[in-house]
Amino acid sequence: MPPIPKAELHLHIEGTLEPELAFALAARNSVELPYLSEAELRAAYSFSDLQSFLDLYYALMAVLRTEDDFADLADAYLARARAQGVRHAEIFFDPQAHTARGLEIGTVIEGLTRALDAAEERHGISTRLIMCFLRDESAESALATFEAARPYLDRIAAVGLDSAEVGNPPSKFREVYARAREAGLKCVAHAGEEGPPAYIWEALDLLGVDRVDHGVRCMEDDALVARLAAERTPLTLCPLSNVRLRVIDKLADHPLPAMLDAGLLVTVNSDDPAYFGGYADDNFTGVRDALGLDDETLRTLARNSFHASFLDEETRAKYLAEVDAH
Ligand SMILES: Nc1ncnc2[nH]cnc12
Ligand SMILES: [Zn+2]
Repeated sequence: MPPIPKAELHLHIEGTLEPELAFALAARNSVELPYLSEAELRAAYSFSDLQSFLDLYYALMAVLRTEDDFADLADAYLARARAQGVRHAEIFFDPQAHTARGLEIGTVIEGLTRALDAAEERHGISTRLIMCFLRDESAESALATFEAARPYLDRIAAVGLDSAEVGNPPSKFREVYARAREAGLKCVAHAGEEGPPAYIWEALDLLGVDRVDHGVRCMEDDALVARLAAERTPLTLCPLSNVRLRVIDKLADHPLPAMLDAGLLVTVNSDDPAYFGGYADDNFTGVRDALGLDDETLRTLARNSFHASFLDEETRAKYLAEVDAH
């Protein structure tokens, strides 16, 4: 049976950098990596929390230098995603992680959009691009990044917020989100991964987000769960990521079933699949096996992914029919 059709809504393109491609790009760009082999690099993928992952994630980005590098990275992801049943992908990128290394934001956006523009024809996947601000950088840096991206806003569907969560609440980014909304962009934000439920409230009330990325810690706050359920605010869960970053101990402990029972519009996604041991369908089969989810629940999760997407209604209906026919 082929994998169920699904949308991937929480995917950092830099988190799809597999060791093989990292070494190939390092050679192409004469960048020296502090690892002797792909196996040695993979052995370093043992994380104690979000920060320990981010340290390696940002370090490895040194191999990404040219438009071609970003195009190759995105194309490699899209090929893997299609093999996992992904029909639509809304893809994060972290411009500040690249401009801080001296790259032009245009190099990043042109490279990524070259691969994304070809995705429908090459891989049968529709795409959107989501520009994330690094929340451990300043509000001024986020604003400057948004202004640098203005010439490219026709390629960008939404803004997002990622990186080290605790101590960097959504309230810090009120102004840049207001500017993004004014420019007609959708808004999402990581909230309630390591940070408290209060950060989810802030993302809703102060940033006006259309979706919450992760949001697992909403389960600590009944009033928040009631609000998210009543407003049908989507949550983009990343189960394998949660285990690797020790947000939960093991997949069998994941609150996903309780979240469904609470009426939340939850979706299953892969976050940084090269680092966390699985792409989109690996996350689906992971929760199916660990939590004993039946076929109807998996279909609900697949349908949710399209309902929670930023697709136009006609394309959404086409994909939902594919789920029903699966
Ligand atoms: N899981 C995650 N949380 C916050 N920032 C990230 N950047 C890449 N992956 C992330
Ligand atoms: Zn993420």
